[in-house]
Amino acid sequence: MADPIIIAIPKGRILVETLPMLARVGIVPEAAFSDEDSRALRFATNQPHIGLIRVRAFDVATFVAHGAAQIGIVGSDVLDEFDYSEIYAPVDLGIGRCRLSVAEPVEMAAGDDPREWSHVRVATKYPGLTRRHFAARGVQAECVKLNGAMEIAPVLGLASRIVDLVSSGRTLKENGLVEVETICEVSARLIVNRAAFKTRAEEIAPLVEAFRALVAEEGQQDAA
Ligand SMILES: Nc1ncnc2c1ncn2[C@@H]1O[C@H](COP(=O)(O)OP(=O)(O)OP(=O)(O)O)[C@@H](O)[C@H]1O
Ligand SMILES: O=P(O)(O)OC[C@H]1O[C@H](OP(=O)(O)OP(=O)(O)O)[C@H](O)[C@@H]1O
Repeated sequence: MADPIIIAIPKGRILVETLPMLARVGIVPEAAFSDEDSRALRFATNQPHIGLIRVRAFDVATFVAHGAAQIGIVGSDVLDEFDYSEIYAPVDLGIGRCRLSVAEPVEMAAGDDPREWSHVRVATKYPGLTRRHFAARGVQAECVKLNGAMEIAPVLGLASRIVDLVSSGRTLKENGLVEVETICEVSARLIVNRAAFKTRAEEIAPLVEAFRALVAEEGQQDAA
């Protein structure tokens, strides 16, 4: 029998929104998948030819790009940061909605005009996206790479500004920061390894179509 199709799912906040979508396309993981205490990384589903792995958000893209997982669910922030040529992203799932923004301390923003910047130093998990965003208008971005808790960087003098994901704005507010510029809107995408999409089309194409149909159905419900 052929190896199962592996779907890579990110731990963290997208996971919660992903489970109902998986169920609606007929994929139900074994119970341990939703158990925060479980140390397992690979899980069976109700479909013998489909397995799941639960990995960090940035690693979902790495597993799929290298063909170690054939399918994944990942934020467009991660795809835009790395721009993997081996990844095909056919469906915007409409979950994990947020935006990538530049933020700075409230006091600094009062007398600041982003149009006058020629050089910025920012703390971010997204140095690639940040440099490209600023380079497009001739601003040189010096990036300090962090993997989390960017919001603490300005007050401790690590970098005067940050580039991070924002949704409700609560994290910025509680750390004395304000958004001064949006870099891009973010939502989660279904991704597929391009080579696997060709060689295992009979298994993968129906799954992609099931997700596409689900999103279209939800769009119609929203519009009604
Ligand atoms: N505030 C948010 N609102 C909506 N979606 C978000 C938000 N923050 C992150 N996301 C989305 O969820 C993905 C995973 O983010 P999350 O914060 O759960 O991971 P993380 O804790 O930073 O990851 P890791 O611990 O694996 O490095 C992001 O890549 C983004 O697409
Ligand atoms: O605008 P808000 O609604 O406050 O959301 C923004 C926060 O959400 C994300 O972090 P998350 O809480 O996922 O955890 P992390 O810091 O571990 O990445 C992001 O990195 C911000 O810190």
